[in-house]
Parts: sequence; C-alpha cells; structure tokens
Amino acid sequence: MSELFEPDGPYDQRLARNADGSLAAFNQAGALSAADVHVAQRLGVLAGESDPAVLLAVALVSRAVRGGSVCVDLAETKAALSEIAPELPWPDADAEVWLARIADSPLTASGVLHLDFGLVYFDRYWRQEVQLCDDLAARARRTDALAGPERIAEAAARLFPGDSYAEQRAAALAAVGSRTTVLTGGPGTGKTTTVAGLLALLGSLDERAPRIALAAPTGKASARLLEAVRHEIADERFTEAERQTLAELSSSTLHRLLGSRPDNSTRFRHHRGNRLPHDVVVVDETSMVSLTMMARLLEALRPDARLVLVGDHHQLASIDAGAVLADLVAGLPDGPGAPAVVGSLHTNHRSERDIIELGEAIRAGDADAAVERLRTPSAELSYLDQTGVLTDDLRSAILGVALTVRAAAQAGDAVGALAALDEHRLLCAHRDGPLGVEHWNRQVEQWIAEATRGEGDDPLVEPWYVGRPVLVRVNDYALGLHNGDVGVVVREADGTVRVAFQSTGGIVAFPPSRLSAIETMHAMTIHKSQGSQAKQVTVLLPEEESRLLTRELFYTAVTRARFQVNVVGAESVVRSSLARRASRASGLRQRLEANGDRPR
Ligand SMILES: Nc1ncnc2c1ncn2[C@@H]1O[C@H](COP(=O)(O)OP(=O)(O)OP(=O)(O)O)[C@@H](O)[C@H]1O
Repeated sequence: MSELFEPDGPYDQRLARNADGSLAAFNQAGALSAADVHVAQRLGVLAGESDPAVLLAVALVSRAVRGGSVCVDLAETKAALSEIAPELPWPDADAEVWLARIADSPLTASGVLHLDFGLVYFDRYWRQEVQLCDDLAARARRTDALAGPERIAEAAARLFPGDSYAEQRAAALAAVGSRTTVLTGGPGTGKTTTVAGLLALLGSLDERAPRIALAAPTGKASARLLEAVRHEIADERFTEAERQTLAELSSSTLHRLLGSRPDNSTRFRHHRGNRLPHDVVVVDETSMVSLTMMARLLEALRPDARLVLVGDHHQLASIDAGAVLADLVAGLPDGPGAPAVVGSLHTNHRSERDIIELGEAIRAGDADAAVERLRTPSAELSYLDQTGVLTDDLRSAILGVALTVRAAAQAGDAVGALAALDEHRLLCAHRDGPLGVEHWNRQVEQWIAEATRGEGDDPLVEPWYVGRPVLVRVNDYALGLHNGDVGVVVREADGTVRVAFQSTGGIVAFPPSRLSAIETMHAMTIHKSQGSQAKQVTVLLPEEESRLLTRELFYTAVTRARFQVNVVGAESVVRSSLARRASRASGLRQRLEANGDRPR
C-alpha cells in the first residue's frame, strides 16, 4: 500500500486537526489518515510515549492494517512512500535504530506493539499469527497413521488411477499422512476432483464413517464446492458405499460452520472450549480467508481433525487483513516435522486452454505472452485495446442476460433468474468513477429501461424492480445471508415482490424491506467476484494510475470465466497490471519458516 490521498483543502475530514510534527506532515501529504494519527496520539498518551519516531511507527502500523497488512515493514514502507512523496520528514535514525527505539518503548513493554522479524505489529494480529503457527505445530505433532502404507496406496491407486491422476494422487497421499494440508492450483487443475477422491480415500481407510464438513468463505463458493464434489463422485471409480457416504455431505459458509454470533463478528460459538465435532474439514477458496478467520478456525478444530485448505494462492487475498494462503504456500517448510504439507497441482484438465494460458501468463507476469494471447483471435477470448468502452456485441451480451433474468423473475422463476445471472458477469476494479460498478449498474439499468419501455417495472423509477440482481454487502445472521450472497428480485405467483437467494437448502426469499446493505449487481467489483464463476466474463480494466491495478487483480478477474473472457483495456494498462504486485506485510511466512522458533 503506497498510495496517497490528496486533501481537498484545510477542512478535508481526512486531516487531523490537532496533529503536529511528523504526524501532521505525513497526514497533510496524504500518507496517513486522520484515524492513523488519532490511534498514534491516543496510544502514546495511554502508554506515556512521546517519541515522535515511535508514534509515527504506530500510525504506520494503523495505515498498514487499513491496507490489508497485519503488520508494517518500516524500511519497505519508507522506500515505497519516498518514491511518491520524497519530501516526507522521516526520523533521522536508520531502520535498526528506529526499531530499537520501538523495542524500548513503553508501548512495546505493555504489549500494545510487538516486534518480530523486524516487523511492527499491533497486539491483535501478532497474537493471531503466533496462535495460528502454534496450533499448526501442535497439530503436526499428532501423527497417527490411518492404515498401513500398502492399503493406503491400493485405495489411492483406485481413486486416482493412472498417469493422468499422478499429481492428484501424490497430493492426496500427502494429505492422508498429514493433519493439515494445503491444496493449491489454478483453475481446472483438479482441486475439487482431488478433494472428492481424498474424502473417499479417508472414508475407505477409516472403520467408522468420518464426519466431514465442507466450507468456503461465501455461500456461493460453498454451494459450488458441494455441487462439484457430488458431480465428481458419480464417476465409476467410486464404490457405491463411498458414493453413499459422500452423497450425504452438506456445505456451509465458514462463518456458519464456526457458529456465527449476533453480538460479535470475530468470535464464534465454536472455539478452543467448544470444538467442532468433525473429523475432516475442507475449506475451499482459502485465498479469501483472513488471518482472523483462519486463527478462529484452527482453534475451533479438534486437535486430531484433518484440515484441507484448498485454493489458488495467486488470486487476490482476503478483504480483511492477511494473505494466509499465499504465506502458507511460501512459508511451509518441506519434509518431516513441517506443520502442514502443500500439494501443488499444475496440470490443466479443462478444455478451455486459451483462458488458462492467459491466466498463466498473467500469473507469471509475462506481459508479452499475455498481450499475444489476448491479440490472437479465439472463441474463448476477445480483447478491446481501449479503456472504458464496450463494443456493441458486449453491450448486447450484457443487456441480453439482464433481460433473461428479468423475464424469469417476472415469471416467478427464481432458480432460472439466478442461473441466468451466471451466464455473464461484468467486472470492474472500482466501485466509483466512470469505470466503476456504480456507473455501469446505472448504464445497464438505462439499457433495460430503453429496451422495455412501457412494459412496467422501470429500473430508473422502481428501486425494487423485478429482475434487479443484488449483492449482499454484510453478514445478516438473522436472515442467514452472508456478505457476497447474490439474489434477484422476483414477482411471486400472488403478485408480491420478494428477493430470492440460493441457499444450500434451496431458494429462500425475503420481502425487500427485510434486507439492508444491498447493492445492485449488473456489474460487480473484482474483489467481490472472488469465489464465484460465470460462463462469460467481461473485465473492464481501470485507468493505468489506479491503485488497485495489480497482477493479482487481473488474474482473479480472468479466472472467474468458465468458457469465455472479454478483456477491455489499453495494452499499456494490461502491461502495467502485470508489472505491479498486490503485496501485504505479514510475518506468517517467516514464522512458518522458523518452524516454531520464536524470534526476538
Ligand atoms: N486427472 C484428471 N483427468 C482427467 N480429467 C480430470 C482430472 N482431474 C480433473 N479432471 C476434470 O477436469 C475438470 C476440472 O477439475 P476440477 O473441477 O476438479 O478442477 P478445479 O481445480 O477444482 O477447478 P476450479 O477451481 O476452477 O473449479 C473437471 O471436469 C474434472 O472432472
């Protein structure tokens, strides 16, 4: 996070009135928000710390956390900010001396700040990171083999037969031998297939049927995991008994699995004193799981339960702080004694090669290969070398889906309307501005209004027009809706208008007045699209200067497409995105590499 804001004037609410010294200078340069300054000043007063260098460090930790990091690397932050704001008054001391002053501060003595690996933390994330590593290490010490190696190999050879399953077989065998497994791979590399085979393998080795939980950060992703596992077990390599056991599986969001509490969004009914009953827990789309959620999950698991974390670590990280999956993949050591094993899948098993190859070029940061792939005509890819405009074809595709959703919703067909939404997804980087979701939502509503003039339910007049696709923005525990759930306004047989959502148990529908924190979803941000896929995806890349434009953003957008992806953005924007990484400061990787040895 190295971007600055530009104050609108002396009364900009992002400016702290009572700041002085370097805090004021950083605030006025747009490097610190008013909140960062207030946190530093307040903590300084409470702990009796007045050293400006330490208070600046506190404000920079607060700033880093706002940007999704769990701690701050002061030297790196100084280098990044100095490039865009060379005039900032940094403390005279070099990084080592600055860290030593922080180490000697009463803020550190009282446990408000922590210093590890040269990184500065607030207490909360430091504790979570330490706890996560301790829990992983404790689980690794419990290794009781399920069966003899021959029996395991025999069952694995049946469930993952021949050369084409070699990579998945190896990953499944590693998972059988470990309490915690990270299963990572890009789209179509057979992660779900491996999960289905692994669950059958574990079931066939265990005398009693294991209690299995499938979960994902969003309802949509958890439903997709269940559907994919069910689809996979229809294959003939599964025995009837395995099919029956796995057919009874259900899935839920991670929040629901842990038992969400209405009074607290980061504490759950299941914890160290009330563990989850499951023998095996599989979490899909783990790249979206924040450090806090992962720490809560680890403490809620029975120490002998098996945990399988599935995901693609090249995608954008969680909305909340942390980059746990990427840190686990980068930091877990190989070999005996490692707190968890990593199974990496690389082979693509899908026929949509062009999308996969584009994704690989983006992931590798190979701009020439990505541009060449985009410019090579293909049924799977289309490319418009211009920022912020749509061709007539794309406009027709987007409007066509909106009208199909509307027709189904008017007929009271919630299943059909929700399914039609997955035909095409328009993805933007930002919410605001001419390239943002809000602009494109209004634009699509305008197109619908023009195409359906005189046919009732004008989107420009009716807030709850039939066929309006909506996205839930915050968890609503009373209704069982979660941030990221997708719904559509439908007219029911009795003429009432309700908003229908797909839940794991089927369709649920609520009157509009029961819903809060809802936004229209003709277009969606790439961040919000994580964990979902559509048959066709149109990616509207932002301006080159956008602070969100990164390789991870572009990769995540492109890999949301099942069959076709349309990229809209100047070549210079494509190239810039590949040159920039979304980096988050965290000590998890170093902590895992140290494998339990606490630094100081
Ligand atoms: N070893 C294999 N041989 C042949 N086909 C396979 C193999 N593994 C998986 N497949 C098929 O490839 C397709 C993609 O597999 P799968 O859904 O497991 O991948 P995934 O990594 O979970 O993908 P995504 O996360 O994008 O949904 C499926 O149709 C699956 O049946």
